[in-house]
Amino acid sequence: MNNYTRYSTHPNDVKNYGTEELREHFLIENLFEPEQIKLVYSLEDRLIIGGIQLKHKTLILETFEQLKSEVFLERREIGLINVGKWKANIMVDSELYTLLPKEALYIGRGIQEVKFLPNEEGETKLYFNSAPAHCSYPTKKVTKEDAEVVELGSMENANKRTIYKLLVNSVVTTCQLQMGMTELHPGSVWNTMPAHTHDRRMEAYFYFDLEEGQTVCHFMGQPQETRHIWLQGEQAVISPPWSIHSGVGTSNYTFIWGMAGENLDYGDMDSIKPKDLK
Ligand SMILES: O=C(O)C(=O)C[C@H](O)C(=O)CO
Ligand SMILES: [Zn+2]
Repeated sequence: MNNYTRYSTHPNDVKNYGTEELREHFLIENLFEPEQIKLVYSLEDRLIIGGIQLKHKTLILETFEQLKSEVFLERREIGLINVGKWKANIMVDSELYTLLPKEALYIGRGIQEVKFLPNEEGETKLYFNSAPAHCSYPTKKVTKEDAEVVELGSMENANKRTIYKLLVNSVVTTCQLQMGMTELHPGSVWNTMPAHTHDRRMEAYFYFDLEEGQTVCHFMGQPQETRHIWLQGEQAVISPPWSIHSGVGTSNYTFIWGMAGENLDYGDMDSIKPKDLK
């Protein structure tokens, strides 16, 4: 396992960040490495953001120094989404779960061992978020059919997209983790526009399904003091609670959003009119 810490930031400091500092504090460039579990421990609501890639080896989700725990899920819950092209086999204690591409798995606090097993189809790639948990809820697999689905935007505004609320409180019981996936329709490039903030929750975005050679520009910052970060497919970005999180691609793409914090209310957002952004 490979892990790094990211500290939380003050909006007044972030105003003075140049490109390099913005990327250093918020962008997560290399989440995937063959036969490895990589993760970033963010001090924004202590969300862990990680990637798992394997083809031949069995990988175990192990605890690490910062957690000071016997096992990874001693005081945590985790949500995993298959972002690869093939199925993913996950052993949760002694129960085997198989996720097809874009399916999700919630695993609650107290599980002793989570193992990722190679499969005959091809390489496994999973993205995950993990948050501190105050109690234990059952493990649950969630497919796109099980999700709460919301259609947003229009072709005219280049923001037509389908939101799959996968690991949210209407679908699965969690302590604070909420995760889902948004697919931009062909020809649409803007996500989360009109933009919003939610001071009660931080958020992390993971962009994928981006055609070779295309790119995404992610917008962050306070609504009247925005900044941007250019990123490639399979990269993630941390959004503090005070920040907008929106993006525009040079083509359509899919992204995973994950949140942790004060409440489980997806609709609790302070919306910002596009004309008020600065
Ligand atoms: O495209 C969107 O709009 C989103 O997917 C928004 C995220 O779900 C979000 O920011 C939730 O707070
Ligand atoms: Zn949001």
